[in-house]
Amino acid sequence: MDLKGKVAIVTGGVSGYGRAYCEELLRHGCKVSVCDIDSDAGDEMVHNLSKIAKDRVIFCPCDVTDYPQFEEAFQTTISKLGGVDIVINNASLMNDRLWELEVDVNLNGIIRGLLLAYRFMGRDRGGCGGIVINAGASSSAHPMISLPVFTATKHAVAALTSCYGDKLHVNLTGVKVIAICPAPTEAHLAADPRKRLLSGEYEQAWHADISNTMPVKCEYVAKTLIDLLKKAPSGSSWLVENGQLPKQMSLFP
Ligand SMILES: NC(=O)C1=CN([C@@H]2O[C@H](COP(=O)(O)OP(=O)(O)OC[C@H]3O[C@@H](n4cnc5c(N)ncnc54)[C@H](O)[C@@H]3O)[C@@H](O)[C@H]2O)C=CC1
Ligand SMILES: CC/C=C\C[C@H](O)[C@H](O)/C=C/C=C/C=C\C=C\C(=O)C/C=C\CCC(=O)O
Repeated sequence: MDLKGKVAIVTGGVSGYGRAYCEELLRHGCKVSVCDIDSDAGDEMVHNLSKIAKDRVIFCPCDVTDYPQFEEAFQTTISKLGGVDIVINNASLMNDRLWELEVDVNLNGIIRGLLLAYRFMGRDRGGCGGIVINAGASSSAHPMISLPVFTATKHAVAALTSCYGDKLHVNLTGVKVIAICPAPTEAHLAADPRKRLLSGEYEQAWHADISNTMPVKCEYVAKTLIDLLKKAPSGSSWLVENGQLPKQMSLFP
């Protein structure tokens, strides 16, 4: 896919990987709709980015657990940026103490984003097709014993990607579906796990889960996103580790 002039929606676009994705997509000539629950930070980010990407970046308030608001973000993007070609379903929560919300953001939020992508981009619905990238994690394939619900959501994202990425759906809709599954950042490895684990008994398991895990830099993952957009086959999930070529995950051997 030639990225110049393409319109991308990035959920959870205000910080971390999402922010790096927005900046990298702008560098490659895309128009970007930054969609996030944090409106103050979103407005400030877009104000700053507008200085270098005038008329190519907007902010849309968007809680991925709220279907009508998510739908409005698509409609605003289309009316202000002229269409939508790429959806990066990136917003996520890692907190098994809030497990119902975690499932609603990490899995249902991605399903909402996919269904909206089909509605606005699907060739069977009068659209032009496009690409959806879903946010998995290294834990999509390597279980984190200390975070069973988080791991389940990320595993489900890879399974969803594999099914919706199949040629049955791609032939119908013209929408490719791919998952990006990064290793953790330094900040996440260093953060206090106690607020995220369902039991204090799991703390040792957390340290075992992350032992020998090398942190990855947001900028590196963002560059890999561009490669995946250009080359990855639909239905594939890719483990991204720092400085290494992405490795295709085998979910259903
Ligand atoms: N940071 C890490 O170590 C890793 C992150 N990932 C995945 O990468 C993606 C991004 O992670 P990070 O950059 O760490 O996130 P982050 O915590 O830096 O940013 C998450 C963003 O999502 C937004 N957000 C939260 N709930 C939302 C909702 N309901 N609707 C819309 N936006 C919402 C937040 O306001 C924030 O801007 C996630 O899917 C995460 O699981 C995967 C592996 C490792
Ligand atoms: C190369 C990797 C191989 C193995 C890795 C380990 O086995 C295991 O998978 C370790 C995973 C560690 C993951 C750590 C952090 C993940 C963080 C996120 O996905 C962040 C999620 C949401 C962001 C919002 C929030 O902080 O709640």
